Amino acid sequence: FIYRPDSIMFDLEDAVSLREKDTARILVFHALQHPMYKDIETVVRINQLSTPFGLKDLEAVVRAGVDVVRLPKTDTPEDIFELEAHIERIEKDCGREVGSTKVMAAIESAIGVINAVAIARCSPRLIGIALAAFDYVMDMQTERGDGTELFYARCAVLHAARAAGIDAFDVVYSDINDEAGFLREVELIRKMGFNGKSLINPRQIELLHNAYAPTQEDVDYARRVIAAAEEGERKGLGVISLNGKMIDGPIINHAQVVLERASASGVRR
Ligand SMILES: CC(C)(COP(=O)(O)OP(=O)(O)OC[C@H]1O[C@@H](n2cnc3c(N)ncnc32)[C@H](O)[C@@H]1OP(=O)(O)O)[C@@H](O)C(=O)NCCC(=O)NCCSC(=O)C[C@@](O)(CC(=O)O)C(=O)O
Ligand SMILES: [Mg+2]
Repeated sequence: FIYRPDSIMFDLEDAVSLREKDTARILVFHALQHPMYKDIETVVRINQLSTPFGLKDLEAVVRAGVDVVRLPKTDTPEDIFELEAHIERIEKDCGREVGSTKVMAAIESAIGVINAVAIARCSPRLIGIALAAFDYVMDMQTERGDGTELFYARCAVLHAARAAGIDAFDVVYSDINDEAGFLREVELIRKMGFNGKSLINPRQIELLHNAYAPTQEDVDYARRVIAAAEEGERKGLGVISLNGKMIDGPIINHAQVVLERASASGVRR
């Protein structure tokens, strides 16, 4: 909370050793019900349903009121169909509003990337899809590097999310001491259009928020665009010019997004 994350993700999958799976699930079950987490979005990465832990995780976290279930290693829409059938049953069973538990699919394989559009569009519960790099590069028989290895997957996941009207989240950056490398990666994914990134350490939160915040220059320009658009509206003009640049619908929409981002996260330092 001190670090002001957008949401908090509890991991029951690969960050938890096999011996600790039950203990971790019980801890998360209780944590989710603590008043401390009432005003922040909670996400739990459960184990795959094909493991002995996945269904137990799901039973616990849906009953405890989690906002979003993150399904790791999502390869096909059928993985999501299976998940949502269980979620609906559990919601009914525990008196939660049906549909209130949202889902995020993590794509971690070549087949997941190939199926990204079908996955992203397969359920109204999906709020976003996330690329998970470490399992993906293993599947692709390569390794994490400068991002070349993720080029196709990032483009595919991003287009799938946009086609489905949901959010796209980029990979975790594992070297928490490499601030410059993290910021280089954030700059790339921000320019590509990702909504954000999965983070593994509190030190990365402020860096990410700052990089996504618009600059003062962007905000000033967006205000001038909105003012010019309002003036054009009063004069009944469809297209207007601001310092020789054409201003029309998409430019005005972009200016509104910049101002919304500035009011949500301030101005870049
Ligand atoms: C990396 C490190 C060990 C470094 O530890 P260090 O101790 O050196 O860190 P420090 O900075 O010194 O900690 C300063 C203070 O912050 C506290 N603190 C640290 N981390 C915190 C945190 N996450 N949440 C809250 N608090 C935290 C710490 O307790 C301390 O508190 P205090 O003592 O009070 O000062 C640690 O961060 C960590 O374990 N991170 C989570 C790792 C994780 O989640 N892995 C699973 C997801 S990836 C994956 O599975 C791959 C994937 O599946 C991805 C996909 O699916 O996307 C794929 O395939 O690619
Ligand atoms: Mg993984």
